[in-house]
Amino acid sequence: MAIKPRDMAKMIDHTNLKPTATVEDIKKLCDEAREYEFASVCVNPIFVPLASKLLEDSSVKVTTVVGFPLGSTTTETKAFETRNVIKNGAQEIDMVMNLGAFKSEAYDLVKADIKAVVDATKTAGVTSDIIVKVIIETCYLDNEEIAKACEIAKEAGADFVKTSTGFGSDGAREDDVSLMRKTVGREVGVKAAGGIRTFDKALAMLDAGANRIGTSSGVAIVTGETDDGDKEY
Ligand SMILES: O=C[C@H](O)COP(=O)(O)O
Repeated sequence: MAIKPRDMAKMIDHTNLKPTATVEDIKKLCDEAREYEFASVCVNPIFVPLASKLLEDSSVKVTTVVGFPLGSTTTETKAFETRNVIKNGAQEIDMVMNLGAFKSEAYDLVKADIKAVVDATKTAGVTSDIIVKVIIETCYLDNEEIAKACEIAKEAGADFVKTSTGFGSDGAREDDVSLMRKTVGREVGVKAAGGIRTFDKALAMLDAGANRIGTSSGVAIVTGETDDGDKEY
């Protein structure tokens, strides 16, 4: 049976990670998430307490980001940030891989960095399972590197691999999503994010193997409209 725009809401992280996002913007994001029943809202760490309070009696989860958007903070910082956002109510963590270490072929370090975040979710003092997604920023990787990054994330215990931050030189591409799915198999999720503005593009990502969509155009997607967004791609 063909998926309809409204049915896609439960697979969408309704996102506002803009550096200039205001309290009013986040309240609006949370209202929309309730109305359309998105999987989660994805907000910067400073807004986790607010989003968590606004959504406490709803099915919408709170996703936030760690080491965002460059992935270049230290492992200790990422681990602290993870515990801190969970204390504030985050239920899903989208962390950025250490891209500099990856490009230096320091794969043990990359894996330890991810594992530290996974471990931090288990020592944050909450009993519920916290989802960890690893953003590998595909626009900076060739196919071999995409597959390698996905293998490392899976070995480190990540729940999802995610294409993009939305702040790199390009966003989600179908062929990358397809390679990511092929690499991680069915036990690990694949989140496509960055530049997904229409229902058709979101559908193409699901067809390529994604099972979660990150987008700042969630309302346009589930209402079948087009949002031009504010990005070059
Ligand atoms: O993590 C999600 C991305 O920031 C969303 O990117 P977007 O603003 O291009 O939809």
